[in-house]
Amino acid sequence: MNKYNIILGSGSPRRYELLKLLFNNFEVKVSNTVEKYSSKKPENIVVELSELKSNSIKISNDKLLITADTIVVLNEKIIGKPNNFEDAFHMLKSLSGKKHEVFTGVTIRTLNKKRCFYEKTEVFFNNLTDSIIKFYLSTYEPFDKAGSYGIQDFGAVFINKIIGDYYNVMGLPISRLFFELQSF
Ligand SMILES: Cc1cn([C@H]2C[C@H](O)[C@@H](COP(=O)(O)OP(=O)(O)OP(=O)(O)O)O2)c(=O)[nH]c1=O
Repeated sequence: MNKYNIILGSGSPRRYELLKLLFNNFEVKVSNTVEKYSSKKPENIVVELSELKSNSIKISNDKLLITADTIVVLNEKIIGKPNNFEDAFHMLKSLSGKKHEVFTGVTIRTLNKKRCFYEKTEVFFNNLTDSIIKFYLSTYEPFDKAGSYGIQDFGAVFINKIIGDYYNVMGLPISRLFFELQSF
């Protein structure tokens, strides 16, 4: 792994922050691909989308590219990023008091090798009042986040417990990524 220069293929500030925990220096390249998928199961969707993002970014032979995709799933229904305040409000109302799952798919790729994997974290929400949801949305504006919440910001108060990797919810399962890179 050390013989490669790392590229993070993401415009997500959270992914940048998380990869900084593993590497001091890396490049960032944003993939502007349209997130279309044919898979049915969430674990396959996030892998397919992370691979789609990866394939849309050109790399030279000294580079190792890391891309990812995160979705929230409630009762087998995919909850992406909200379109607006109203959409975000209804998303959080639907997550209130229930368990949902967060899947993040990751693709690591060099010119002659590619590996994809995913991680799942179960997230249990407290019961949320309309006023706390409205306060959160108007103060933190989590409209760039799947599920309309950030576990890493005030959204933390919504969470009763998680089963699985915290960083996976934020957008990059860094522990799994580290060990996959070691054996890549
Ligand atoms: C559930 C959750 C998601 N998120 C964010 C992570 C991702 O940035 C975003 C999921 O959208 P993605 O489509 O996975 O990623 P992105 O569009 O932000 O960036 P890129 O495609 O360039 O990599 O939601 C949090 O920051 N905290 C959370 O708790």
